[in-house]
Amino acid sequence: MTEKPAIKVEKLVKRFGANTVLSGIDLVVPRGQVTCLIGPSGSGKSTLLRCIAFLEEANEGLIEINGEPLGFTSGEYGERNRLPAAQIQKVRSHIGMVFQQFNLWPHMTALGNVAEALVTVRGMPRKAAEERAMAQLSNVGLSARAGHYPSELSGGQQQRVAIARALALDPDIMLFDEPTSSLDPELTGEVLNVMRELAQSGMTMLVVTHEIGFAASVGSKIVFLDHGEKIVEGRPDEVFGKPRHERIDQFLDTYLDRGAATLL
Ligand SMILES: Nc1ncnc2c1ncn2[C@@H]1O[C@H](COP(=O)(O)OP(=O)(O)OP(=O)(O)O)[C@@H](O)[C@H]1O
Repeated sequence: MTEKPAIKVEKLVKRFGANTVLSGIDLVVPRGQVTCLIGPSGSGKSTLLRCIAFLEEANEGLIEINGEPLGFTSGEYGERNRLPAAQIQKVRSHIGMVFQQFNLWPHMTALGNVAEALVTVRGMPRKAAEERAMAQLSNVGLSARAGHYPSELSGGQQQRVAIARALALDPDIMLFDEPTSSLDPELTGEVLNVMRELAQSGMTMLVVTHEIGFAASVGSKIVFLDHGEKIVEGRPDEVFGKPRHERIDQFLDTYLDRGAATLL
């Protein structure tokens, strides 16, 4: 029997009022690999990620997480596939998410931020939570900063705390929504390095990014969205190599980043 993918999305439709933002997306995220979602601003990348994490509810289509179908309210799959909220919550607990804005609690130290998630979400006793939090901070190279507040940390360090916080909850899928967009180039590099190591450890990752160099070197699969549609999908060499899809060419002209210049 073939292994179920970590994430499977079929014919996903998301509308905001009259605006159809995702018009029937199919996506498979294989286990233990990095899938990168790229595309112009407003193409629907974040919305797709947020639908997969159930931060937004899609209008139609199907999402499966680890083979568990989480259905939607209308369309071909119908109401019958919709799971009760508690079960959705259970499936969601396998997913860790990191956002563009780090979303740390400002009144808590780095250690406090990571430990608090374990206490509130997992019900772990504070002492055990702090031990685990310390180990996670060490994994992202921040043990020396554990006692610092977010305002005392660089943006790159804050994002690494946010990654440690997500990883502390022991997810088997990590979603990243433009995790380096608000960082300058040097700090971007340190966050991408942490993500690269996570990828090497075999974590299943779905990453929305404008860092084409990262996508090309770490991604197993690149998915290019434009105007809410999947235009191209394939290995980095297929998507970025020549001859290239015309819309990829246009996109690269606009978004080509430092890493990409040497890679492509
Ligand atoms: N909560 C919302 N309400 C209404 N429209 C929304 C909402 N969220 C997103 N949109 C619209 O959906 C479209 C896709 O937005 P989305 O953020 O998914 O794009 P994106 O590809 O991630 O863009 P970027 O690279 O700029 O982050 C945009 O037109 C946006 O204005």
